[in-house]
Amino acid sequence: MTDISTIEAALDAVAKGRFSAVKFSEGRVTLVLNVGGLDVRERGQIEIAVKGKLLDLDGVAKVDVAMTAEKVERRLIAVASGKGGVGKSTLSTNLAIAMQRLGRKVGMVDADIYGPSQPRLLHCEGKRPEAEGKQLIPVPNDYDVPVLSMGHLAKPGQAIAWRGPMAGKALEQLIDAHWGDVEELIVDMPPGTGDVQLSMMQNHKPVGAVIVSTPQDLALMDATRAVDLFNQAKIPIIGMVENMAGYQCPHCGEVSDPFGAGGAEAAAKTMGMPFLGRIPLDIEIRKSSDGGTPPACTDDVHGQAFRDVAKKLATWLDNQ
Ligand SMILES: Nc1ncnc2c1ncn2[C@@H]1O[C@H](COP(=O)(O)OP(=O)(O)OP(=O)(O)O)[C@@H](O)[C@H]1O
Repeated sequence: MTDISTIEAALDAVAKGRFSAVKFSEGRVTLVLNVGGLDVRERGQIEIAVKGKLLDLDGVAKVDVAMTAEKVERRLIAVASGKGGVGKSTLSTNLAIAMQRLGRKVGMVDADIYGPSQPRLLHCEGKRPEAEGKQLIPVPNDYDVPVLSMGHLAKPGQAIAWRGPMAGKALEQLIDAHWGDVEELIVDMPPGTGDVQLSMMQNHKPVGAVIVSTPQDLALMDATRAVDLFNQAKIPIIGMVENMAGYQCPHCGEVSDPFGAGGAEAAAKTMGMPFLGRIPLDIEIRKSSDGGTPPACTDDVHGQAFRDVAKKLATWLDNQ
């Protein structure tokens, strides 16, 4: 004979941990289903599964499901540099994957709308995001780091030549998307310190910024400008990462420093901000990241370098 415990056992099979307030009377089951973090399609699927399972039970003729969704508190972390080409996107991808591997719910916004690279780095090029009403649904990938990028909306190879306000609007769409249960959103910022960057900061108030620089003086001067911009917008700097430091010759093993060494650490010290770590210049980092298999998904030495930075970022976030 069907009773509440049979019904709850059936619900465990299709909606474990998501149902509450189950009642059963005169052939009618009512329950509350927590659909927080699920998109419209997944909500539909779980509702169908629940109804199908319960209507199979003896004596159940009707099932009423009330759906609720708890609001997820989401924090934005900006990854920025003063100039292009210093490895901001590479760091963003690897940081996001390393954070995900630390057990965090991480998403990625490719705010570099003029030169999007996240679809390639996260190996989901050519996929188009679906929409739920006016909201975009982030694109899933093998790394469990849902992502939205203009690269998913523009045609492959199409040049994106927008003026400021349009670019700003596009960025809004990416950030205000249906992020589900994502709690931490890494924002791969466009290079430079212009209007798009400033209005993004004012509208969305990232909790903090990670600044990436190569060790040479010129890049560091640009990094200082990026730091100024965040200071103006009163967004805390989480710290500085030195990228492309120390090149190890694959033949003789000798380490050389094509862009200098320790510059970013010294600059961080001068500016009174934490130093988050150093990523070596290594062709394997370029090959694997650009090939859509970023080193952060491995435990090798490069993966470890990104993981160390991710741990410091996670500690900073946990102490807020
Ligand atoms: N540590 C590294 N070792 C070797 N190659 C690297 C390293 N970091 C980044 N690269 C390579 O340098 C190139 C530029 O990196 P990336 O696109 O991440 O820079 P960026 O600062 O985001 O540039 P942009 O602002 O133009 O988008 C890429 O081909 C990337 O693979």
